[in-house]
Amino acid sequence: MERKNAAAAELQNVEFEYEKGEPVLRDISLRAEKGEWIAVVGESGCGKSTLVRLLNALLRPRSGTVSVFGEELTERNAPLMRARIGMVFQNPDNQFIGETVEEDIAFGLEGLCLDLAEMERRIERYAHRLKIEALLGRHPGELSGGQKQRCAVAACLAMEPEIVVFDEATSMQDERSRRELLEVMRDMKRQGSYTVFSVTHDAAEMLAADRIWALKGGFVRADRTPDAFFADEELLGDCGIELPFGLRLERRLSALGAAASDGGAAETGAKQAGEGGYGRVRHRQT
Ligand SMILES: Nc1ncnc2c1ncn2[C@@H]1O[C@H](COP(=O)(O)OP(=O)(O)OP(=O)(O)O)[C@@H](O)[C@H]1O
Repeated sequence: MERKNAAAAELQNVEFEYEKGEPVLRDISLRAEKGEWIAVVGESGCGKSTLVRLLNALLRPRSGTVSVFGEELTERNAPLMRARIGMVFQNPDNQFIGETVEEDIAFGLEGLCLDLAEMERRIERYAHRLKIEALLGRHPGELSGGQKQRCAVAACLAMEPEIVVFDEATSMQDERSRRELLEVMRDMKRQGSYTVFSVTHDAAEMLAADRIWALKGGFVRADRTPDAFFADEELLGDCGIELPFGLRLERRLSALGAAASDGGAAETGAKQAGEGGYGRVRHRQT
């Protein structure tokens, strides 16, 4: 039975390697509480996607343990636990199976052995939530990138998972689609019924999270709130993240003492943060 105070997900001393040789993840110990939104960040190749794939047993650690809702993931319980964890990937094209969007959502639901009325209710509910009602009869291949990603999210949420992992789900989207998807994520957060992991290079996504797990070279470099994360310039440098323009401007103004006398400009920076106006984080060239 699930322990009352069990973490949504917990990794203890996890080591992972794809092939014998260099470990990709080393001595990872992290814990996410139920209802939290965790942004997983770090330079390309540092192990972010590998880490989230361990959470739904797509990969198994070489040593250490991965537990979900207090249960250690094993080969035996993996299929059952996987049903509680939804994944949305970078490229929605790889996720479609159905000939129409509706069929695609229904296909996932068939595996849950729901009756027809419940399947229809869920399709209607999540199509409405993701604003894709008008797309249900369309072939997924005909849709724009943003529309495809909304359909992929609807198919994932219709399974009613308790944990949702967005693995760079906003990265191939244009600015408008990115903002729309971020709003969906914020809405999920407000509902409080999901634990969310988002692997991201997007500053707005990092700022909207409850906590940031930063990896460097396969190690945990930091586990901080977004405020504490973006306040530490050495840490940002270590993770190859440049301070987004809006925050840089705000800090410069503040350093000049302008924040107090010119509330307007400082306010603009803060407002941009709320609206996701900082855009993508630029990683330093190494
Ligand atoms: N299937 C695989 N087989 C062998 N090596 C892999 C495999 N997948 C990833 N790797 C390697 O493992 C390391 C971590 O990859 P991972 O995809 O987890 O990084 P990431 O931080 O998500 O990168 P990005 O931000 O570029 O997506 C990289 O060196 C990568 O080349």
